[in-house]
Amino acid sequence: MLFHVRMDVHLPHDLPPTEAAEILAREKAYSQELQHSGKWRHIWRLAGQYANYSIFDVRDNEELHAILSGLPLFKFMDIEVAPLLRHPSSIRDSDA
Ligand SMILES: O=C(O)C[C@H]1C=CC(=O)O1
Repeated sequence: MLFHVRMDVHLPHDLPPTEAAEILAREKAYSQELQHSGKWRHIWRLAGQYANYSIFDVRDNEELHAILSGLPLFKFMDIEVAPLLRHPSSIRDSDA
């Protein structure tokens, strides 16, 4: 199943820089591992915002929830999820 996900990050201003750097490094590794696996299909930065639009390709809602709640930045994020399905007017043969 495909999901469109928006993540807005709100790092606390008083988070010690070393702690922030450690969380961001873990976040990057976690994200890149899921991108290599094909589950995190796309990630795009929203210009001018500490936010991204991502596309996930996962088995079901439960797997998406497990992935999102496992994000090292999860507690600092607002997340919006939209389930996707093929549009009947799409000219593409697949969603690849
Ligand atoms: O920077 C972000 O948008 C938040 C987060 C999502 C993946 C990642 O590496 O960081």
